[in-house]
Amino acid sequence: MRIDLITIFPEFFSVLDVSLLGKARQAELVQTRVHDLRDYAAFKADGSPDVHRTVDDAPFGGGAGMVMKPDVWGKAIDDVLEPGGVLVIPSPAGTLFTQALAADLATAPQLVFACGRYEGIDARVAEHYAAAGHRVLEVSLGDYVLNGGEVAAFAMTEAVTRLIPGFMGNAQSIVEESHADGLLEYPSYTRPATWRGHDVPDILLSGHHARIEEWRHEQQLQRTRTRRPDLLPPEG
Ligand SMILES: NC(=O)c1ccno1
Repeated sequence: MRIDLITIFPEFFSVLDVSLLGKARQAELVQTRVHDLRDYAAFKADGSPDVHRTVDDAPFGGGAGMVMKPDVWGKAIDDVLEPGGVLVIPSPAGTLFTQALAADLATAPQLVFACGRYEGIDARVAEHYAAAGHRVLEVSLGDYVLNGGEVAAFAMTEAVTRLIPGFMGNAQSIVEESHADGLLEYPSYTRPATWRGHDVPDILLSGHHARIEEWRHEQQLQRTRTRRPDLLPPEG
């Protein structure tokens, strides 16, 4: 898989070299490239040089803040997005990012993350590439607003790449984790068996694997009911 990240803060993604993703990149499972949006702002729409490499402008219709320019984004995305690639635009106005979507995106040949800042990217950019036949997703991590798309793009990159076959050393760990089966994962324990007066549940010391699996599933259901009832199927 190829992952391209377009941003006005390319240094933000230097963390990709130290995260788990670094190993995958070395293993050639994932190729990542970071692009500075300002490299595509050297000339104005009329072709004259733009020494300030401007990437934003005032919003039509008024309102606070600035909007990122479609012509600059168009040059950058034209240069990066390949046939079959998915354009992902992190946005608080997007559809919710889920483990299911992460698994879906893990099968794509390329992801291009367009990391907006200010009040976001001119809406015609998403419209243009969707009309050109590309899969375009505006995606949110949750119901809160970040200062830009970079944090969300990094989180999605990690959630997606760890699902690529061969990325995680122990493939079983992916199967048993939260949201893999639609439920929150069960609580985990390790040595010592007693810690500050707190004991590990006896069932986990029993060696009875069938009962342990049963207990773990019940813990998943109990946690999901308590913490995320929205994940449970409707009654009936
Ligand atoms: N909630 C989000 O994913 C987001 C992305 C950019 N700003 O907020």
